[in-house]
Amino acid sequence: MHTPEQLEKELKNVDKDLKNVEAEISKLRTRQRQLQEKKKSLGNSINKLKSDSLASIDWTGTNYEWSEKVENVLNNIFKIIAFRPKQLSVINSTLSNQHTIVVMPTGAGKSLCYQLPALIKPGLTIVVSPLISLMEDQVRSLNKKNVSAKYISSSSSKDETSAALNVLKDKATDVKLLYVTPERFAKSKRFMSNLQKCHADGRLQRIAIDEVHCCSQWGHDFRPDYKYLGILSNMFPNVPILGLTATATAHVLTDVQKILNIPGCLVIKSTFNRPNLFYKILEKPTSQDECITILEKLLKYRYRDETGIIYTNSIKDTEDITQGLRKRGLKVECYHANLDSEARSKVHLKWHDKHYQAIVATVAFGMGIDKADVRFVIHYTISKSMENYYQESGRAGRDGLRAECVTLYRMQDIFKVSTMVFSSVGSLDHLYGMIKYCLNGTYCRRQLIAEHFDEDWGNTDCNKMCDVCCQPENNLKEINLELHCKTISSIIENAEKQDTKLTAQKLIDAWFLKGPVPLRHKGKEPNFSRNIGEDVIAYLITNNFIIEDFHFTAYSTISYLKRGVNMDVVSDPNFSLKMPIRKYSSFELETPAPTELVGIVNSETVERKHLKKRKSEGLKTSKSKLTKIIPISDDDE
Ligand SMILES: Nc1ncnc2c1ncn2[C@@H]1O[C@H](COP(=O)(O)OP(=O)(O)OP(=O)(O)O)[C@@H](O)[C@H]1O
Repeated sequence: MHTPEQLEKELKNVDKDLKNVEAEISKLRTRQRQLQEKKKSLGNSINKLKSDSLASIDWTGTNYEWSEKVENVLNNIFKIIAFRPKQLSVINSTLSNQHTIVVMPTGAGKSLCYQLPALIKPGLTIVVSPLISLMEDQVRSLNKKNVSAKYISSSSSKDETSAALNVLKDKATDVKLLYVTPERFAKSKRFMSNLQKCHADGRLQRIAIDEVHCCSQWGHDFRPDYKYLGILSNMFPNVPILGLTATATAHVLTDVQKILNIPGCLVIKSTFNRPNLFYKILEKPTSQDECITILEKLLKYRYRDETGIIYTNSIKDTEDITQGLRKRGLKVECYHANLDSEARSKVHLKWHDKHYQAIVATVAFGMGIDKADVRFVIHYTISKSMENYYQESGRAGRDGLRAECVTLYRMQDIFKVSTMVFSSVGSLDHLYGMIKYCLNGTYCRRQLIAEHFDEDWGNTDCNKMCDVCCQPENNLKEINLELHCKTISSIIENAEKQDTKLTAQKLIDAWFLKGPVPLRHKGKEPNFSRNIGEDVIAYLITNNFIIEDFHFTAYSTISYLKRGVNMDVVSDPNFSLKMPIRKYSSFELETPAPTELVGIVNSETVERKHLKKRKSEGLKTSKSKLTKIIPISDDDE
């Protein structure tokens, strides 16, 4: 028999052993985590090397067995005389049965990359597309070219769906492209079994996946149904997958390859530089009326007789701005998710035919806009990320002619957007990327966009086509923020002591010695304007000196400001922080926008003159007749 003391002693020893085991487990866990990370990183490196090795092959050859036919179909069916950058590479790679991801900016001509190969070999190309209107447009336009194509969508009738599904089984069909939405793969057993039949008959030629970034949660437009597409590469191993997107961040591209089960596949990326787009930030006034005056001047004078889009972030704003502009005699119409699809198509069509000068829209007006001569895209409210901004502004100037992308910015709009998006992962970082672009007055805007897309464009790629690059001289001024940071930090701490929450407005009031006396800071007012003060607050938010803290009320969400982690370093004697003051070249609201593209690909300028002449002669400028290539970039090929 043991005494209680002996058992106590033994228990202590067991406890000690357990602690040692736990320490060992913890060590092993750490080691496991490190090995897992290393495994992931090695896997990524292997895939990157595979991708790089495939990308180093020259895919632009014209000696493939299909090359002659490709040229023929391009000229005679698509009525195009030459490829745009990277199109031929994509066509050759997919016809060589390579799984390929294509990254091209909006309007660069991705559709041709799967439409043309579909006509080269026997069999059927499946095109996965997220938007019914996009499928309808493409099928209509292919049918006009005498190319047999069909689509299956939730709005198709039973007979139409049956006829389209039969295409998969019918060996004698002349249909070359079948468009489907991604949920078809997830939800229709009949579709999947017919697709397997098509494959078994050796007729499944290729699967093209448009807007392929929708697979990834890291992308800006995640759609759960896209995840089902991961089964395709295993189910149809010898069928090339061709994913297409305008989203180029490395993270999203790796994720997409993983989800589609094609890691290390060929990635063909064309440059994202849109040399014909002029980028501009405009100071946004505080009152809606003043903002509408700016829009009025732009539409009446700068963009007289031209068509464009005005983006904002709420349905109410689209309606208010539309009303405001109409009262001032402008022909505009609003577009948002609350309109039924018939009303939306009507607005779209009337705008397309220039009955409306501008559509005032939320982002519901997005994918599927195929109007080449959009001369301006105005952001009345900032986009929720650079990615979104690039897509939205990129709807301008798809014809290669000069077009302008103007963003109205003021600090208050940060909170309009942040309170809408804050609950989704990473959304604030994305938004702050957009704010940094708006606060920038130092770097070429193209360089900022290039960095976002992991590209490197030289300074000369801008050709003074942004408000920063066309400043006459570089008279950069900076503000030292060390003392201001301390003041702002103490205002926030003081408010916390008084149990008061500070919105950005209240914080600026207290800093500029306005508002309730107990919140005001005790020193002097800053020796710069309130507008610059707003920039400072935005700058501190985007650099983690201040963080947003969201609170719900019955009707809305409010963003209050708190000290961020970086505020802890402000008491360090070596702390230094400078903010450049932004100042842009003048931008005439009441003078017509320039039309010439100085220093950019001459053929485009010629094209513009040609178009102007056609217009003045009263000729209709039909897009299908524009067979001359209008380069999106001066890339290779
Ligand atoms: N090589 C070419 N030469 C002239 N026009 C072309 C060429 N390739 C495509 N196009 C035209 O360019 C326009 C835009 O092409 P497309 O709709 O395929 O762009 P996209 O890259 O799919 O854009 P989005 O991302 O907005 O869908 C279309 O009108 C198309 O006919």
